[in-house]
This record gives sequence, C-alpha cells and structure tokens, in this order.
Amino acid sequence: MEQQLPAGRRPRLVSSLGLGQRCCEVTLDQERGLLAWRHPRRGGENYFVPTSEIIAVEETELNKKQRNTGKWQKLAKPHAFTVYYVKKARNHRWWCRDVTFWCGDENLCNQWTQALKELLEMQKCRPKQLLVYINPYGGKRQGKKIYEQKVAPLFSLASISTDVVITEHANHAKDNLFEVNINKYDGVVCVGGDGMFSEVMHGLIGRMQKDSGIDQNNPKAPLVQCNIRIGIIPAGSTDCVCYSTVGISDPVTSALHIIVGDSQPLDVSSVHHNNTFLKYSVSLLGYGFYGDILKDSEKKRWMGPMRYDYSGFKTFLSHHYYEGTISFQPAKHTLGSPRDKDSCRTGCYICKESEQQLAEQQKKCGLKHEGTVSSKAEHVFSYMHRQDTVQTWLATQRSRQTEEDEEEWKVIKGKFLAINAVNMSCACPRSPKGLSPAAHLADGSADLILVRKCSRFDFLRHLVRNTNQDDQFDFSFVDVYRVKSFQFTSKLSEDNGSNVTDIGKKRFGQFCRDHPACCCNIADSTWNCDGETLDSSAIEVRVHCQLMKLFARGIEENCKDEAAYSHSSIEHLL
Ligand SMILES: Nc1ncnc2c1ncn2[C@@H]1O[C@H](COP(=O)(O)OP(=O)(O)OP(=O)(O)O)[C@@H](O)[C@H]1O
Ligand SMILES: CCCCCCCCCCCCC/C=C/[C@@H](O)[C@H](CO)NC(C)=O
Ligand SMILES: [Ca+2]
Repeated sequence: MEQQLPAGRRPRLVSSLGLGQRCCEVTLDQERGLLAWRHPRRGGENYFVPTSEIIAVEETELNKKQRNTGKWQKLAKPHAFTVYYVKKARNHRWWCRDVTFWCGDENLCNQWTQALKELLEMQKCRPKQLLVYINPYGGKRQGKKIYEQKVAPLFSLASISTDVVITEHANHAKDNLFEVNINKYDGVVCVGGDGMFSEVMHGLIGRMQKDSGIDQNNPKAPLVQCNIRIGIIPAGSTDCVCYSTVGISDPVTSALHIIVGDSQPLDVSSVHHNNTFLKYSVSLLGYGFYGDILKDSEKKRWMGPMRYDYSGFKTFLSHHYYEGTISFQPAKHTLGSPRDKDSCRTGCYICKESEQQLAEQQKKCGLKHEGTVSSKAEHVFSYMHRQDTVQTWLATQRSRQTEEDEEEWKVIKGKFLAINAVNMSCACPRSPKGLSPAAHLADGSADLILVRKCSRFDFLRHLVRNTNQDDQFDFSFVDVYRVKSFQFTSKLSEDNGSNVTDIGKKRFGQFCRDHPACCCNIADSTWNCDGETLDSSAIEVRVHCQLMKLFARGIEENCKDEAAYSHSSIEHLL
C-alpha cells in the first residue's frame, strides 16, 4: 500500500509481508528514513531501523527448506528480500543483523527493494572505495585474519570496493600514502593498533601539507585540514584511539561505523624540537611513567599486549622521577574544564562550539568549511578549491598565531613522575574512562596532567584511579590543565644547553639550582607519542583543532530508552 502525499514528498510504504512463517505489518517512512515492523513472535516486539543504519538490501532466494514449511507451501513462487542493518547492543557494540521479508507478489517485492535501495543511494557520506592497510604483526598478530573474516565480508555486503595493502615493514603505509592517487578513495582504513593508526595519520596529514606547500618543520605553520577519513579496525595492543572514539575495541563495530559513513573530527598535536618536526599525536604524549613503560616494552614486543603490563609493573617499582620545566598556554577558547563531570559524547556541544569557531575563521578567508562529509567528487572539488584560497588562509592563520604566541604562558618547574598530555580521554580496555575522562575529541585543546614526585603508595593510588570510577586528579600531587600549546625541557637538556625555543628558560633563567643534591634520575625519560618513542626530551607542542577526521561518531550516550522504544506502537512513532 502506498500513501498519497503532496507532490515532491516521498510516499510511505505500508505492506503486510511474510516474516518467518507469519505475517507482519512493515512500514517504510521514506521522508524520515525509517523502516519499522512488529515481529510476529518475540512478544510482538517492534523494530525501528533508520535507513542511515541499513547496511544493504538484497533480493533473496528462499531455500528449499524454507519453501517447504508453513505458509510458503501455498505460494507458487514466493519472492523475498533481506535487509541487513545495524543492531546496537550493550557497551557500544554494534552487530550486523538481517531480516528477510517475503510476499507472493513480485511487483510488491520489487517496489520494496527499489525503495530501500534508493534510500541507501541517498546516503552520500558512505564510502564506496577504500584503501586498506593491514599490519600483520600488530597486537596478537591477528590483523589479517580479523580483516578477512570479520571486516571484508561486511565491506563486500555494503558494495564497498577496496584496495588492500598488507604492510611489509614499519612506515610502509606512511610512505605509500605519499605516492598513491589519494583522490581515488573515500577513506583509508588501518587494521592494527595505535602505532598503525599513527602511521596512516602521518601519511595523510603529511601528504596534505606537502600538496599544499606547507613546511611541517615550522612549529608555527598553520596546518591544512585533512578531509579524507580514517577508519580504524582495532587489532593492536592498546587500541586507545579506537576505544576513545567508538566506545569499544571491536572490529565488527568499527567496520559498521565505516560502512554507514560516520564522521568524527579529531584534534591533532604537532610535536617539534628545535624547528624540526618530530611527530603528530592524537592520544597520549607521556613523559616519565608512560615513556619509561614504552621504552622497556619495545624490547618485549614478542610478549604481545602483555608487554605493557609487565613493563608497567617494572616501571612502577623503579619509581623514577624527572626534573624539568613545563610552560603552557591555557586553552581559553573552549568551554570545558578537565574536572568536568560530563564526558565528550556524540554531538558534543563543546566540540561543536570549537567547530563553529574554526568554520568562522575559514569563512573569513573564503575557505569552504569541511565539517560535513561530502561525496568523493565534492571532496576533490573542495581540495582544488582549497588550493585557490590556501594562501589567504595561511596568511590569516599566521597573523593569528603571532597574536596567540603573545598570550599568557604559565611556567611550572619541578620533579615529575609523569607528564601526560592527552588530546582525548585515552580510554582503552585497561583504563575504561581514560587518563582524562573529560577531555574532548575535537575542542582544540589537550589536557596536561602533571604528577609530581610522591610516594610509591600515593602514585599507586593515582594509577588505580585511572582504572576505576574514582577521580584520578583529586590528589595534592596531581595538577591538570586544559592547554592549547606547551613546551617541556628536562633539567638535563637545559644543563646541556639545548637550544629549544623555551619560554620557561627565557623567563626563568635558573631552575632547580637551589637543589644541588637533587636525587632526580640523572638520565632523561623518553616521550611516548601515541605508542612511539620520540628522539628528543625537549619538545614544543601545539594542538591543531579538528585537523583530521575518523569514520566514527564519538561515544554514544547509552540508549536507556531502547526497551521502551521497542514496546511502543509503530503508529505512534511514525
Ligand atoms: N609489516 C610490518 N612489520 C613490522 N612493523 C610494522 C609492520 N607494519 C606496521 N608496522 C609497525 O608496527 C608498529 C606497531 O603496530 P600496531 O600499532 O599495529 O600494534 P601494537 O603496537 O601492538 O598496538 P598498540 O599501538 O595499540 O599498542 C607500528 O608503529 C607500525 O609502524
Ligand atoms: C602498576 C601497574 C600499572 C600498569 C599500567 C598499564 C598501562 C595502562 C595503559 C593506559 C594507557 C592509556 C594511554 C594510551 C596510550 C597509547 O597511545 C599507547 C600506544 O598504544 N599505549 C601505551 C600503553 O603506551
Ligand atoms: Ca581535545
């Protein structure tokens, strides 16, 4: 049955279709993009599937067994179609479910498949062509198997074409991204852990800057946004970026977020030393405790993900602390604070506000804001468009940067067990709410957590709180700041006359000279930059608001009303 509607509006389809061996009323509201049916069994449970969460629709051949049972026996030739859709389960896990409807009328069956396929065609943000990099050695070395068994079948169901590269060495993916015809793809997928994601991110951001003529070695250079989305299929040891942006490390859930074409902007920090670009970071930049864990764990890669627990315990026992100066610029543009009780969730208003500010800056110099995702054709267009206006953008940003540099710097010197700068919560299975639970994915700031020298017992209390619900900042020896840039110089590099541009050094010429018998560790620690070590301990860091995008939507609020939803009537909701 098709409803009569004013011209231009898409009709609502309502039909009585077979589901299993019974009939049920199925409704497709084409205006609102909602498919609904009441299951003839399971207590008459109602199902509502937004078309944005339908993965595929296929004509289906009923098999012999199905045909020989129940009502179908009476039909000469039953016609059927199957709808594959996202089913949201607990803890942010998504499944791919399917339902097969049948009827005796071929035309009706065609009308349904046609209507559903047309609605799927209208989902312009969905990728059609993806470039996939698989690290076969990440995590438990299951990357290839995970991709082939869990992800590739879903991509093929969703009619996504892929070019797959199985990496042969570290930096293979990164180097390859500088050579490929990137405009051919709607996105890049990495199968692996945080290190693999970092490689792909470096490849894409680096490529974008190279193509736009931007010198990455200049720490003050305004960077050009990278609009090709990255999808992460978790197959690593920590999978922090995936967990913090999706809410779970699960390859099927991530594959489904890619298929439905989600988009989540992400802040990226650039890290420099002496006007030399070192790395970008999206999750943790950690000196002291997390740097030492990483350094020790790299020698034990053969242990797989367990290496972090082993090295974590060892590092904890060593209880090393490091002396240095940290200078930072507080992030005044953002509405939140690291002590907020609310976390960043899908559609976060704090990240939206930052996006608005960014859009206004871009609009002023004629750049099209890339907050929403577009089809590949538009993507290529906007890239060329950017080439035309990129010089204006750079000039405006440069003068903004100079103004910002003049803004307030705070300087703290001391002895630290850990210095952690996080661009996102850094939630992962080991730390489910993260190192900074209220950090935002896309607000243009990082949370700087300073853990000063304290007893082993106190440090353990702080560490334990990173893994439970208690407040890890509620200690006299822990300080947390929301910042847009910072610099760090260790006492050792200061004494050795490192010439890193150091605000702290300029303004506070001497530090810790009053503690000659200082018992700090005589060696420097290492920076852990998203799971990779940095070569220098003296660094300059700047947060770039929403520099890149992921196939994700942030962590969704738990859908408490799901049960109520399924028991309300279809008519009430449509
Ligand atoms: N074929 C390869 N051989 C050796 N190293 C590789 C290869 N492909 C990628 N790599 C490197 O392996 C490093 C670690 O990989 P990955 O992040 O996937 O796993 P992980 O370290 O176990 O997990 P996590 O980063 O989540 O802790 C990456 O930095 C990447 O550069
Ligand atoms: C007393 C024992 C303490 C053990 C601590 C174990 C490690 C906890 C892991 C929390 C880290 C969250 C931050 C994520 C960082 C990632 O970027 C990085 C690369 O995957 N992972 C690590 C462990 O550095
Ligand atoms: Ca942030």
